[in-house]
Parts: sequence; structure tokens; C-alpha cells
Amino acid sequence: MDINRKTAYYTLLRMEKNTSYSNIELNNQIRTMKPDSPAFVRDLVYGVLENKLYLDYLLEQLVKRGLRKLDAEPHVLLRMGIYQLMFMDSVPDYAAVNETVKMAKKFCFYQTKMINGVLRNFQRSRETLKQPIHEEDPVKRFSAAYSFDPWITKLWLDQYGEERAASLMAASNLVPPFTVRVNTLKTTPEELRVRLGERGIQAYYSQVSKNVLTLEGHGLLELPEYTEGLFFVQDAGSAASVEALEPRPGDTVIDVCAAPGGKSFVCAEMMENTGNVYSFDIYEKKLEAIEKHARRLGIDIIHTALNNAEELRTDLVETADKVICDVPCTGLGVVRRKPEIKYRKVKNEGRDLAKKQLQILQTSSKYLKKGGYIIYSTCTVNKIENADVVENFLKNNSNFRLIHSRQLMPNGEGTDGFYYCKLKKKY
Ligand SMILES: C[S@@+](CC[C@H](N)C(=O)[O-])C[C@H]1O[C@@H](n2cnc3c(N)ncnc32)[C@H](O)[C@@H]1O
Repeated sequence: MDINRKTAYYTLLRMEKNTSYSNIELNNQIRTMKPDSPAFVRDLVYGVLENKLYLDYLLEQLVKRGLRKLDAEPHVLLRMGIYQLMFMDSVPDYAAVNETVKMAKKFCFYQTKMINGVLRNFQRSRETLKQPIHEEDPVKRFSAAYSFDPWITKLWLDQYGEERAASLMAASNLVPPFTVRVNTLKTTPEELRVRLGERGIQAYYSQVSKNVLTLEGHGLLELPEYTEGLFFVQDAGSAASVEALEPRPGDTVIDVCAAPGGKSFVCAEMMENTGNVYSFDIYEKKLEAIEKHARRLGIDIIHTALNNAEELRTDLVETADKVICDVPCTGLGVVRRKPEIKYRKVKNEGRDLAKKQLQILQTSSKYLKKGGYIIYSTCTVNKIENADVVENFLKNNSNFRLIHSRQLMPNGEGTDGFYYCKLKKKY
């Protein structure tokens, strides 16, 4: 049996049964199974994940007893088979069918005949199957066409209208760029660009943040430049939010939801490694990762501590020049990096989460000295978690003033979907 397809199958099956992250699951399976073509495995896994609801829309027309009663094993195999037939030009049709049937014999013998029948039927009838474009209901149409859970589809249609929602969904399905923040404590963007160029790695400047580069090449995290701490992985939107905060040497900054540490690192770097950055999170393991990366980057002003951002630490009241409040969110801005987010059920369009986000903002705002600045940010595209939270905060805190806010978009600036807002504590 083909080891590459088997690795993809194990990854997709585990994703179907658990709520694990695709990148972690895929890397684990590749490490254990050692497929001969990890690139093929990645293409197949991400292709199926990105198109899951569209594939199901077609399968629903082909599986006589419907998909609801189908076990995860034959369901995953059918998605993989149809995906190869439709989207993988490098795979001949006979191989897509035969390899899937071989796997069916091993992993769900009782459904081999059905799987063989469905795939062959698909080959015969693919031109005549109903397509999402023919659905009258826009939620049904967009949800199936772009493979987004109906709750997200409805949310974006309500907030952006059909044209912009469609372009946002299409951009969210593209392969994301690999972007890194240059560690200006050790090098400059131009110096790093030239050094990487000598290794055959192309580096392009970002339009959104002057110290962010997009890299094109393989094994980027195995490079000596990475080990030496010349860069860390970060999206330009994330970097831009800290740049807007303008941390200065000698400042005291509190980063209340800090892991994996990206924004704390930008702060420390802009502060030229002088002053103090307090980086908090609720997970001990994540704090260890911040410390490890800070050492690699040559940063020694970051102090980590376990802390629940919803609860006030009275000893910190009015101690910070700047505060970063990068709250947990629905993550709708990063589906191109984690396609599984497209299928996560979230209650009340994120309103429950927005209560927690407001609580965190309310608590962390107390840490600011008078005249200090706070950044509230999320990696999501959802007014309820973004502008509405800030609006509610300002209603109850007349001592704060909005300086500016920005919603970056994959279909606009080409960054992850990222929101940030800068507020000043007047008195
Ligand atoms: C969006 S991520 C932060 C990303 C980080 N600022 C960066 O730029 O690398 C949100 C973080 O908040 C943490 N978190 C969730 N709930 C929290 C809470 N109540 N208090 C503190 N941290 C929390 C999560 O563990 C997660 O690491």
C-alpha cells in the first residue's frame, strides 16, 4: 500500500475523530510514518481539509444511504479519492481509484464495494453533478462552494455582503506566505535578505511591516540564520500591531496573553533589549517556549509568569507604560494556516467569547499608567469580537480614547485576518 496516501489517511482520520491542529497532527504522522513524499502528503491532507464541505456536497449526491450514517473511515477515504480525481493533476484517475480501493480493503473492508462504486460513478457523472452555484440560499451556496461552516458563512455574509465575503473566503483558502520578523537586535532586513539569497532563498519585503520578510524556500527553520536567532516566524499584521504601540527603550510593557511570544519579542526588539517586558499566559508549557525562543533571539528583558488575564493583579495596577492585550479568539483570520478552524462550531457567533475578551481588556487596562497606551488585538475577522468589544469598553471607560483601529485582511493586504486597536489612557 502506498505509504504517502496511508500517512494522509491517518492524519485526516485523526483530525476527524479528535480536535487536534492539522499542522501538529501532520508533522507527527510524517515523523512516525516516514512517507517518501511528504510534499504529496501535505498537498493531499490540506487539499481535502480545505475542500471538505465541497467534497461532501458532491458525495451527498453519490452515496445512496447519505453521509450521516457513514463511519469516519469510509468517509475519509471517499473524500481523499474524489479530491485526487478532481484536483490532483499529477495523479492518474486509475491510481486515485485503485489506491483508494486498496486502502478500503484494509481499513474498512465492509465498505470496499460501496467506495469502488461511488468513485467509478463519480468518474462517469462528474459533469452532471449539481454544483453549489445552483443553490438559491446564499449561505448554502457559499458554504459548499468555499467549504466554510454555515455559521461563519452567515456571519461574513451579514458583515461584508456577498462580494466581499466571497473574496475573503477565496483568499482564506489560499496557501499562506511564510513570513518572518527580522530580529533587529542581531541583523537588518537587508543583511538577512542578502544572506538568505546566497543560500538560494528568496526574501521579499512586506508592505505592512518594514521588518517582516516573506521567504520562499525549503527547510527554513533548519537554517543557521534561524538557529542564530536572526528571525522568528510572524505574520506582518501581528508585527504591525506592536509597531503601532511604539514601545521605547526603558519602557515597562505587560503582554497579558503572550504565548507563543511573537508580540513580546517585537517589543523587546523595538526597546533595544532595555526596560522590562512581562509576558503572561495561562499555560506553563507555553511560557517555557517563550523563554526558549527569547534565548535564541538574544533577548533578556522578557519575564514570564503564569497569570489568568481575566483576574486583576493588584500589584500591577498603573505600573505599565504600554499593555498588549492579544486575546484568545475564534481565529477566523488564520484559517489559511489552520483550515480546521473553518469547521469549528462556535456558539452565538462568538458573543460568549467577546464577553471574556472584554473582561480581559477591562482587567489589563488597569495596569496602564496615566498617559499610557494599550493595544487590543485578535487574529479574527468578526466585528463582534473586534470593534464591538472596543466600543463596549469605551462606553464604560471614559478615561480612554481611541487612537486608531485597523482590520487587516487576507483579501486586502494579503496578511492573516488581523484586527488591532490602539487606545490611550487619558487619566
Ligand atoms: C492569540 S494567542 C496570543 C499570541 C501572542 N500574543 C503572540 O503574538 O505570539 C492567545 C494566548 O492567550 C492565552 N490565553 C487564553 N486565555 C487566557 C487567560 N485567561 N489568561 C491569560 N492567557 C490566556 C492562550 O494560551 C494563548 O497563548
